Amino acid sequence: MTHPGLFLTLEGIDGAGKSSHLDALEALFTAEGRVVTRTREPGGTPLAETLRTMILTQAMDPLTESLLVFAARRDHIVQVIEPALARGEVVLCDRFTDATFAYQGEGRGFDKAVLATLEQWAQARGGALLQPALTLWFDLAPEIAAERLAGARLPDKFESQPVEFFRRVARGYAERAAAAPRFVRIDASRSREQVWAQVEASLVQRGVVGRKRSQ
Ligand SMILES: Nc1ncnc2c1ncn2[C@@H]1O[C@H](COP(=O)(O)OP(=O)(O)OP(=O)(O)O)[C@@H](O)[C@H]1O
Ligand SMILES: Cc1cn([C@H]2C[C@H](O)[C@@H](COP(=O)(O)O)O2)c(=O)[nH]c1=O
Repeated sequence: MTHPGLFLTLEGIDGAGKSSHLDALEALFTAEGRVVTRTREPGGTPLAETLRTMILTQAMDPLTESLLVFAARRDHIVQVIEPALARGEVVLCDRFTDATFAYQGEGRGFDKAVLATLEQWAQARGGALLQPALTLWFDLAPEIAAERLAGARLPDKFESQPVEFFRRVARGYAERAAAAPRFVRIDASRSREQVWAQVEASLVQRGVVGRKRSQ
């Protein structure tokens, strides 16, 4: 049986806990017989991973940062995302354009109209715009995220930002979520098990995976 492709993204501030559920998400779709392409942004292709290293390690002005993020995204879309969707696969992507509006738009205070123009250029798909079908937004207070990240790993350029930066990023996500029905808010303050239960339930509720046997 063939399926239409499904583009699913995970979003949230650094340390919100989204990557902790990627293995289980992949396993959930695989168990349903779906082929999963698991990827991330910035990154997902050799060129985009090179750009990722620059974006995450070098100081730059917000326009330069935005241009590099969208350059990486364009390559990722052309090389990985579009072909996988055309093959009917599930594309499981750790961050996408919502992160740009949250981090560069709200976090850096960069002009969202310019971001929207870059989005049109990078994500044009026929007459429409390539967008995720579903976005799992892991919502967590910046103070808790910072506590979780402390000691977990060496902070990168973004993770080293003050908590006020992440308050703006979180506000950016909340604004995006309020404007797009594809967003599902996950209360990421709960235990890993409780967070996973919300993720699984939301996928069942949206009809992207079958009902759980225990229900
Ligand atoms: N529900 C949870 N409760 C407590 N700690 C958690 C929970 N989920 C994840 N963590 C821990 O919090 C830290 C950040 O988790 P994770 O790497 O999944 O976040 P992330 O959203 O992917 O972050 P980033 O975007 O910065 O990579 C890890 O040390 C992880 O083990
Ligand atoms: C896609 C995207 C990402 N970022 C930032 C957000 C994170 O701090 C890093 C990626 O690190 P992760 O551990 O893989 O989450 O990049 C951004 O600023 N703008 C974007 O568009």
